[in-house]
This record gives sequence, structure tokens and C-alpha cells, in this order.
Amino acid sequence: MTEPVIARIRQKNLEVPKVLILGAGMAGITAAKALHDKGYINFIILEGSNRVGGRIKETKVGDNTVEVGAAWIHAGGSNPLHLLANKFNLSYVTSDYEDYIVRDSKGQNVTDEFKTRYEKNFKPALKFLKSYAKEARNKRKPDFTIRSALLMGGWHPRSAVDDVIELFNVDYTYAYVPETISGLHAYLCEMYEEFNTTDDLTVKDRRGYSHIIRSLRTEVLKDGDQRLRLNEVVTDIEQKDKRIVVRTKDNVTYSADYVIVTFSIGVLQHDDVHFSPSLPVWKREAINQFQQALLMHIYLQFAEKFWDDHEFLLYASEKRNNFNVWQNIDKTIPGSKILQVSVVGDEVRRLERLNDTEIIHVLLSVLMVMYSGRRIPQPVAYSIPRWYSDPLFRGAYSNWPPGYTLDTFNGLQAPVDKIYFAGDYGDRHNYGYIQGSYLSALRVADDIDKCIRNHSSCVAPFRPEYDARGCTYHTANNYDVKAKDGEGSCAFVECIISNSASIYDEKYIFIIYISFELFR
Ligand SMILES: Cc1cc2nc3c(=O)[nH]c(=O)nc-3n(C[C@H](O)[C@H](O)[C@H](O)COP(=O)(O)OP(=O)(O)OC[C@H]3O[C@@H](n4cnc5c(N)ncnc54)[C@H](O)[C@@H]3O)c2cc1C
Repeated sequence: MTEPVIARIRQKNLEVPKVLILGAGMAGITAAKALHDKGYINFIILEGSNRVGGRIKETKVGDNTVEVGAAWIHAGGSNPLHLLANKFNLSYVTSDYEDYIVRDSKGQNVTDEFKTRYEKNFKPALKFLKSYAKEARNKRKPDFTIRSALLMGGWHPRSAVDDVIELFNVDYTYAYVPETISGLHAYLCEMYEEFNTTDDLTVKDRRGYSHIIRSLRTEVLKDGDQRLRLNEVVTDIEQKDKRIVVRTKDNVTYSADYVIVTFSIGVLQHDDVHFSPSLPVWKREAINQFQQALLMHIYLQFAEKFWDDHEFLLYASEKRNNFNVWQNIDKTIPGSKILQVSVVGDEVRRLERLNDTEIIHVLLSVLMVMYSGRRIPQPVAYSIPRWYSDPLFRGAYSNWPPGYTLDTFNGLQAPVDKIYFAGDYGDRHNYGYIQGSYLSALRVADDIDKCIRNHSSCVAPFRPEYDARGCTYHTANNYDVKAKDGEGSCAFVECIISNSASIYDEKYIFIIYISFELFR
């Protein structure tokens, strides 16, 4: 199907269109593979770091391989990521979220209280949230926060145990507080419905989770292929005479017909890459209004295991978001004697500014509280990643904030002329997950393929709904007689009080003065 297109282009002596892929994470490598499978070979991947994989990254703690970025396949079943994992023989186990113990700030085991409150109060509120979100969608109600729906569902957190119930079920997933997450879009579990499963799978492969990406890469690019260029930090993307010119930190320029940008939402929000001309307002709105969640997976290895033999160790701290979710890595890597703690949200900003010694001190003092009475030794090895401070990532994954509309989300996916965007924000049911990056890269490669084959099949320029509707205010430049009240947006409103209506008009002042004098 695809070879003839390239052959036809060559026959007509036309230059084969060139595609630049920016970033070599899941989205970048998938885009390269999809283009390759369609018969395009004229592409180059520019990656700022010295490796492929992006936010999927393993490291060694002692002799053990641990994941400092993505660690789960969220949703097994027919999830394409699950299928890739099986194709490349990645090792994983089904996560057991039921295997936990909860300790309070006196070190006491409060698991029973947690379970009772969860079953009696939190679970019904979660159920309510789901049905409320469904109903709100059907009735096209406005968005709401997860917090507001939990309140309506009867969940009123009052204790440290309540806080950790929430943290384990909400913050731990979205890496942010329930006040900042869209109830309409985030909690319908559509991803699990789509893939017909409830399973989450914990990766435990000595080659690392990124083995999937390296395997995909070798299906397209053999070692030493010059089309993959590492350590090339992109600084500028410029549209120039129908071509796109990309410049790197070392002042090397590349020009192409199509560009696929796969940088994280955090990178795009931080203006680390300069677009010229600057991206249109609708695109900047779509990028900056989405959310980049902050998450750190910190690993500590000890000489001796002193903790409980459960998969999750939860801390019911008197302070909310205070290193509450610990994972016993011994469960997935027996004998590793490793504890992992997940730090989420704003706490990440604070922590990433501390040095390693200070961070370890903070963590050991939490463990001393959770295991009061036990001696907590210094770790023998550790890993502390800093995704948020890294200019190539600027955070962990994308989230849907309250009030972010579907139209704005469509704008987030839309290309700007021949600059296309793919990443974990690129799929409505799977945003924030690796398969979101994978699916969006396939879609973008498909869009480019169609556009190359037939220019009339290129994605139509995006126009936000608010622009298309016009404005109901008669002095606005985009006044639209047909627009209904409450709809539309006003491009420009004259803010001058019209002469005929002003009570400060000299004529009116004179008439008022005469009337006053006459009737005195
Ligand atoms: C701590 C953590 C835990 C996570 N947990 C999970 C999980 O369990 N399951 C899950 O599904 N997802 C998880 N995620 C999210 C998942 O890792 C990402 O959604 C996914 O890997 C994103 O892939 P990507 O290719 O879209 O982006 P990236 O992996 O960010 O790839 C983009 C690439 O662009 C490069 N780049 C950036 N800026 C420049 C520049 N200026 N010039 C050149 N190159 C540049 C980067 O180096 C990077 O390699 C987690 C992420 C983190 C950080």
C-alpha cells in the first residue's frame, strides 16, 4: 500500500518529504516506526538527552533494576502497550492494591479503621462520583472537581486516616489534590472500559521498562543509524518559506517539510523551545491550561528489612501529603530490601530543591515515626530522580484540570500548519499514560501520511469554537446577530461610553441646570 506512494514521488522526480521527529520517548520512537511502516525513510529524530526512552527510565539501586519514571502498565487487557509488552517479553506482575498496612503517627496499625472508613464512606462516594460524571456528561452539565463530587457523594474527610484514604485513591493516581482534577473527564475509568480490564501491571524486568522502546527502535533503526541523533537539544522551531527550520543548542539547523513535536506539556509550558512565529493563541491556551502532574519515585535500599511484609505501606500522617504511600519492592523483587516512596504534587517542588542528604534525612524521619521504637538505619543505596527540575521533562505526566473543555483538548491535538504534536496528552481516554503517547503518535503519523499522499486530505486548520461563534455584544468587532446569549466570545469591545448616552455630556448638564433653575 505504502511503497507506491514513495515510488510515485520518486518517479515524478519530486523530493521525498522530510519529517523531523523531536524527542525519542515512546511518542517519538512510535512515530518513527509508524512512518517507517508506511514506507517513509526520510526522517530524523532529534533527542536532547543521551538515550531513548524519555520518561520511561530504569536505574540500578544496588544490584537491582528499578523504574524511576513509569513503572506500571495501567490497564492490561487489549491495551496496545500491554500487547507490546507481551510481544517483547517484558516481565510484569499484577499489582495488588489490596495488600497494604496503614500506620499512624504513633506507629500504630490503623488498617482496620482505614478499611471500615473506605468501605462505608469512601467507596460509595467514589461510586457516586462515577455515576454523577456520567450523568453530567449526558446532560452536558459544566465541569466540576473530583473534590466537589466526593463531597456530594457524602465523603467528608476528618481524620489522618481519611486523608490517606484519599491520597491512596486520588492523589496517588493523578499526582495532585482532588480540587485540581476534572470530575467530568478524569474519573470515568474509560481507559479500563476501552481495554476491557481492571488490571494494573507492575513492571519487573531487569532490562527495564524502556526495553519496549529500545525494541521498537531496533525494528526501525539499527545501531549507528544517523537518523537518530542524541544530545541534540532543540531551542528553536521556525516556519520559513513553507519549510520548518529547527535549531539546536549547538546552533545546528535542520529543515523539514513536517515536524512532530513530542516534548512533554511541561516543556512546552516552560517556553524552553521558542516557536517563530509564536504559536497561535488557541494553541498556547490549550498547552498552558492543561496540567503537568509532579511525581517522584524515590528508592532506598537498606542492609536489613525492618518494614511490614505488605505491598503497600501507608502512613496516616497528621499532615496531608507527607510521604504517605510507600511500596515494598521486596514484593516484586524478592530479597532486594528496597523501599520506594511516591511523592506527589507541590511537595515535589519543595523536595527537588533539597540535596540528596537532606531528602534522605526527611524520609528517615518519616520512617522513624511510622516504625516508632525501631532503629532506622541509613540506606546503603538510593535513587532520587528529579523530573520537575529537568528542562527536558518538567514534570511527570499530563492531567485534565477542571473547566478544560473538549474543544480546547481538540486544539491541544491539532497541528499548527505542518507542525504536529504527539505525547501523553494526545488521547482522550488515555491521557497521562504511555499508551496515550503511543496512540497519539500513530494518529499523527497517519495524518502526515494522508497529507503527503493528497494535500486536500491534510488536517483542516483548527478554529476554536469560541472564535467561530462570534459575539453577542453589539460593539464587538466579531458581533454576530445569530449568536445566542451566553455563547461566543468577544474579540474586541469598544469601552467608550457613547456620546448620545452619557449623562456627563455637556448638553445634558446644561438641560439639568436650566430645569433646576426654572423650578427653584
Ligand atoms: C515518575 C513518573 C511515573 C510515571 N508513571 C507512569 C506509569 O506508571 N504508567 C504510565 O503509563 N505512565 C507513567 N508515567 C508517564 C509516562 O512515563 C509518560 O506519559 C510517557 O513516557 C511519555 O512519553 P512521550 O514520548 O510522550 O514523552 P517523553 O518520554 O517525555 O519523551 C519526550 C522526549 O523529548 C526529549 N526532549 C525534551 N525537550 C527536548 C528538547 N528541547 N530538545 C530535544 N529533545 C527534547 C526528552 O528528553 C524526551 O526523551 C510516569 C511518568 C513519570 C515521570
